[in-house]
Amino acid sequence: MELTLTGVRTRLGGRWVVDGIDATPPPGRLTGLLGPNGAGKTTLLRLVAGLLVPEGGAVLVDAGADPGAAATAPVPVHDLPRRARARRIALLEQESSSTVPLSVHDVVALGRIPYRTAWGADPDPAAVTRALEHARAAHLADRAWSSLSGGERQRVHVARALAQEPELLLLDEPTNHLDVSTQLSLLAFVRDLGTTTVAALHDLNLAAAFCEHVLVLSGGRLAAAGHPRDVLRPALLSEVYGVDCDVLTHPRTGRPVIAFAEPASDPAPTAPAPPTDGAPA
Ligand SMILES: Nc1ncnc2c1ncn2[C@@H]1O[C@H](COP(=O)(O)OP(=O)(O)OP(=O)(O)O)[C@@H](O)[C@H]1O
Repeated sequence: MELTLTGVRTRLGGRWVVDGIDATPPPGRLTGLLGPNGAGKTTLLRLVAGLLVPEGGAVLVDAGADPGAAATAPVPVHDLPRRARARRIALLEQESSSTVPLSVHDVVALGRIPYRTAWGADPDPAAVTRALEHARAAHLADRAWSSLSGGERQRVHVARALAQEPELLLLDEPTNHLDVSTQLSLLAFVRDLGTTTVAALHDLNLAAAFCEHVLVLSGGRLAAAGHPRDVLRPALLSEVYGVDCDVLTHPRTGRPVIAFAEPASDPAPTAPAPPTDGAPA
């Protein structure tokens, strides 16, 4: 899906938390949405998903192959008919603590709702199994959702988004709770999907390793955008995150690897006074 953000801004609680974002994530590729806590990543993902309507600017997507669409020019995402939007865009939000009495298979099948016929049938029921396999969650299919661990739930959330078979995949911290092997396989899988994907990530090394493009937010504004190799430089990371780091080159992939330095420590505590009661020191 073609996605363009022009001057997108919105307020929450009377404050501009997304403030004039211009961006064009490359179609069919994985874009990392980076930035410190509170930078506006989740809010921007909700704007791109059409769940929030921007107060200024626009989130534009191509009109799609919908035969009912008269125009071929890009359209504001929130103007897409609800069902078309649900088929074309999937948003994986940060983990919810829901305790719904559903099986894992049923939770993933929720992603198929936009495709169901008037009689409630899914024209491609195998999509659920495929999505569970891709998210490495097939072995959980018959488990009760409420009995899963944090990492297992995250895999099932990912499977639900994949079952939607969207043209635009929006992932809010998709690697949360996942072990390192599952983090790597998930991002490799998403990168190779060929679907336009925007993923909010806190792990800068994962972003550096897997993203084709990164958008770095700071205080609701776009601090930098481009290929990780061009963007994830020590000066930018110091400015945005306040960290001291070196950026090395991965010996096998040529991708950036960020090596963080310890923050400057407080003055060393004064040494304890020597014992005065004759006890051995
Ligand atoms: N409903 C709300 N009302 C008021 N302020 C809000 C609301 N939701 C979010 N905010 C504020 O908007 C700012 C951006 O929040 P957002 O969740 O988009 O940041 P984020 O980059 O996703 O953060 P994190 O990395 O911590 O998840 C924060 O300062 C947050 O406190």
